[in-house]
Amino acid sequence: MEFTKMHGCGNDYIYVNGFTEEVSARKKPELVRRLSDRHFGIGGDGVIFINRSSQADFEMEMYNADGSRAEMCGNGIRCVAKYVYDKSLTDKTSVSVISSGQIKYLDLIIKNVMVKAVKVNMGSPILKAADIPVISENEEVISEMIEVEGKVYEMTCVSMGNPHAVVFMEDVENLDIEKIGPYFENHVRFPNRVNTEFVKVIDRNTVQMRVWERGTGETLACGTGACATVVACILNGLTEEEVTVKLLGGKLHIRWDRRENLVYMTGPAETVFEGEIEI
Ligand SMILES: N[C@H](CCC[C@H](N)C(=O)O)C(=O)O
Repeated sequence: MEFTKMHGCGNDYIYVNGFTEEVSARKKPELVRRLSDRHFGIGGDGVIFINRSSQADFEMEMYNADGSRAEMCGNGIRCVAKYVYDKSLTDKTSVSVISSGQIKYLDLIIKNVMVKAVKVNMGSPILKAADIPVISENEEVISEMIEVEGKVYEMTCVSMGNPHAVVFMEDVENLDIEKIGPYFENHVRFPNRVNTEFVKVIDRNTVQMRVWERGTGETLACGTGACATVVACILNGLTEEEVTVKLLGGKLHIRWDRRENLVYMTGPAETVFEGEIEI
């Protein structure tokens, strides 16, 4: 099987061309676990298959490193756009990509005939998703307390298609995320598990964020997590509508247009290497 290793802000996935590579759905979770392993496989935060779609230009089928599916992936979708353009699967500079039934629209930023960065319309945040039943702006309940391992944290839950718990704190640098992350991920509050963002507000246009991803663990960046974080910051009156999110692997620029109620994410997409692996 041929593959391409790509990343957005260090959030790295293995990309597989579903037009040419055939893998049965039944075998995918096990294959994903094997390929994602950083010692026994290629290594990555998960695997993304790029497929044909009748509703959008392309379909993105995303898997976490543990073989579970995710509905959406912000860093991944930018890399999908780079993949299809750089490999001439399209010559359009605006493309649509569907993932778990949700279509996103992407504008490619091109330099020397290659995609350098991508601006994505990530759609509207969902403040009352089925698995995140708490917040409602109208009812002004935007944050809630959660007890994790005997400590109480303040969090705001936002879905960007996939679920996020945004936890505000002063010291994200020294946080023992390997220890606390799994407790949030598997908390009874989240029957479908959750992605958790630990956030420090630096100023009205800048925040620092670390993430513990559902199904993968700590990653260097999370695009949907950065979007959810900015929505949570704005709802809590902590930032303006345009925010730079500083992550371990780089920066993402997020804007929540309140009038349109749409979240825009702009960030890099990079190819690292390509290869072939026996499956
Ligand atoms: N890293 C991804 C999100 C993966 C989310 C996944 N871990 C989930 O189970 O929802 C991003 O850039 O948006």
